[in-house]
Amino acid sequence: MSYLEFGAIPLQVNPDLQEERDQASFHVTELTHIIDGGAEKTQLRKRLEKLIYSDPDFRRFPDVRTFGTKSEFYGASVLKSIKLFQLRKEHQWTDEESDIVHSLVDHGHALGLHHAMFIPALERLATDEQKAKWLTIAKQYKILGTYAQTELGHGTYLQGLETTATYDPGTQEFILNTPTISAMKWWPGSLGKSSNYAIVLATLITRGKRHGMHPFVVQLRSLEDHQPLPGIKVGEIGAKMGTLSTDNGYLILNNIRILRENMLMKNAQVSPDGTFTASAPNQANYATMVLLRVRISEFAYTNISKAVTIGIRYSAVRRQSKLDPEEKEAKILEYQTQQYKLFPGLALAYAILFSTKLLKKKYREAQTEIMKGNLQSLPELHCETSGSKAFCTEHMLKEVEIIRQSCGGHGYLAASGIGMMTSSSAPLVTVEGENTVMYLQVARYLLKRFSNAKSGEQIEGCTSYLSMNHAPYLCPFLSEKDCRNLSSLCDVYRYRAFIVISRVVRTVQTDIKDGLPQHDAFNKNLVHLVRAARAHCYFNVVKDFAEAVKELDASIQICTVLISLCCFFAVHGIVENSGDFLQTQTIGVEQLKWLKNLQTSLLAEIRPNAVALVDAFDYHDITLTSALGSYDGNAYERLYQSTEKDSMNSQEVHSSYHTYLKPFIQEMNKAKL
Ligand SMILES: CCCCCCCCCCCCCCCCC/C=C/C(=O)SCCNC(=O)CCNC(=O)[C@H](O)C(C)(C)COP(=O)(O)OP(=O)(O)OC[C@H]1O[C@@H](n2cnc3c(N)ncnc32)[C@H](O)[C@@H]1OP(=O)(O)O
Ligand SMILES: Cc1cc2nc3c(=O)[nH]c(=O)nc-3n(C[C@H](O)[C@H](O)[C@H](O)COP(=O)(O)OP(=O)(O)OC[C@H]3O[C@@H](n4cnc5c(N)ncnc54)[C@H](O)[C@@H]3O)c2cc1C
Repeated sequence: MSYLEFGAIPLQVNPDLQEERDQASFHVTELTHIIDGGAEKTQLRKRLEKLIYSDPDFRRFPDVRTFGTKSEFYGASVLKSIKLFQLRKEHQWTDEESDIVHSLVDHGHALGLHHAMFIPALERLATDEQKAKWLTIAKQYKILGTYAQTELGHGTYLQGLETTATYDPGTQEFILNTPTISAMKWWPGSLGKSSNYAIVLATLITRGKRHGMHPFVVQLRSLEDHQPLPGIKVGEIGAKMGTLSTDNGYLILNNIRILRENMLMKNAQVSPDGTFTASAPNQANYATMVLLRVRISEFAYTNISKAVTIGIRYSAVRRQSKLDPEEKEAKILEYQTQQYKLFPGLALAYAILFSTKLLKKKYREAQTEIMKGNLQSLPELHCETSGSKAFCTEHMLKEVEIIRQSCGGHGYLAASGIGMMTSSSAPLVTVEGENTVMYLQVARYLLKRFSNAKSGEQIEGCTSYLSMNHAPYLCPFLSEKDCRNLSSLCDVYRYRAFIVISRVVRTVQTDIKDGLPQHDAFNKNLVHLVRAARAHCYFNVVKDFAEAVKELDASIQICTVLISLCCFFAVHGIVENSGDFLQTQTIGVEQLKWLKNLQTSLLAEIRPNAVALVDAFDYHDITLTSALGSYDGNAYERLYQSTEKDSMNSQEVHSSYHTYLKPFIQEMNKAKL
């Protein structure tokens, strides 16, 4: 074959990958059904996949992302939004169907915030009357909106937001203003160029008094020509590390008058004469963020499962160096160190999958009550969603980067798909509540629950272990074999969390007793508080994974492989955080030795099913958009083929040659002569 023909992609699956599939101990489809939530859900996903990928534009979008300019990509991203909205309308997709489609078509699209936040905010923060007005036209795409909360000066501290909405009883209008440079809205997605409406979060002022952050529906651009309305300055904030599909924007409001009815009044009301009444705590207005924290946890699953699919498939077809000098070069997946790079991400994907399935169920139940006005479950829900968002995105980002490195040099190419995943995953630790801040919210809840438990209250929910009558702790691992027991592993995590939490509570209390003001005592212990929150979240994820596996209605083969994976997830977490486990004496040095041995034994145990475990995620090649991780494993041919798509290769000689290089070469050659 001449080198010019190398680009042809073989019709058959790479034999190295086929070999992996042949040795799987379980039926991949059975596991795919579990992941999707049932065979009928898999069928639904496949149906939607077929519909979407029969459209040439949807097949083309990933290439524009990889090889296009920022502006081309934004244009394609607007087209993607429009197509998705049209399809949603035409097929009357439910939210579930729409979510499936979004998980297929590379989440970002220009108007993504319309369904991600604008509509959810209207659903959660508007009165029924307001919903009839705004939600109806938002769902018909007559208006296209976003969620504008963060300002240049404040993202985390919502009480510090400076945008004002001052009520004028004379005209029964609110006047919205951006009083300082730090008050301008900065970051909201879909704001820069795409949306014509926004829910603007502003400090409400009525009768001369400030009443905290409230939501207001504001029209930003003309529905005729998309020009910003008078008094509104809006634009794109500039180039970012990734997430290029979204036009994150800035917004300056100069005496913008909106009707009194444009304040979303489910939780607080301003009457025509300017009287303020609150029917719910101010934190009820944070409801949209709570939802997004659940969805971002799910998104962490999407990212880590895609990344590890690429990493493991590529490692099964890439051969480098010899293990046995008498044999041919080994698949890099054979190296224990490579497994050590990939399998923590694999186990994490399944851990997040099962844990977020449970979180979503709890969210739905709590949200139903909240919508009826029963806010009792809100603090627990806030703790669980904040903790999940922080834990899932923190671990996902760490593992995605390790997996990228596991692909060697080719992992750095855009065509690998994985480099972009690192940059698009990066903001998830910041958006919707920066992770440290989220962990500190968890810690705040833990402290409260701990003192409730101390005063004899029976604690329910995710912190129920704080009120357990803790008998003297005995490490359940009496031999290496015991370390495989999922219940024992959960016990070890539970005690670690309990001890870390109780220690930080004691330290904070002692500092306060010694005369430190409460806020100083807190700040002196913030690092330990985050540690306590992390220990709590780790325990919950391990427990969720272990319980899901225990309750699984599946073949023995699937149960066996998932038990190994869950065991690996828990053991790996102890080894990685062994300082904490040793210091809390939840394990001893002998147990750590066993756990380290078990960790490497489990690598070998998982190895034969590694490809099948990622195949079960069942990503379509277009969804994956990776030359390294495609289903057929023909990585080199796909990499070479991808070079054709690069505009640099559209001409043999680049125009810069004529402008710069040619005169230089001529000059140099002249000088030589
Ligand atoms: C593009 C997608 C297409 C659509 C398809 C759908 C697919 C979706 C997949 C998702 C993919 C992800 C895409 C990425 C999109 C990113 C978009 C990003 C959006 C944003 O970032 S929006 C802005 C987010 N901003 C924040 O999160 C701000 C963080 N700050 C806060 O939340 C709070 O300020 C705070 C929690 C840090 C502090 O709160 P507060 O000021 O009130 O002060 P306190 O700490 O004193 O708290 C007082 C008490 O209130 C409780 N509390 C706090 N928050 C809540 C809450 N949310 N719910 C309930 N209770 C809450 C505290 O615990 C305190 O209670 P206590 O009893 O007094 O202790
Ligand atoms: C890609 C992207 C998309 C976004 N989309 C939107 C959107 O659609 N709508 C919107 O309104 N916003 C959006 N945002 C903004 C986002 O919500 C904020 O960036 C986020 O909430 C963090 O706030 P911050 O940037 O002010 O960080 P900061 O709070 O300034 O954080 C900086 C550092 O300070 C630390 N810190 C801050 N406060 C505390 C504290 N109390 N205790 C301890 N440490 C603290 C943090 O841990 C962090 O290390 C987006 C941001 C990005 C990057």
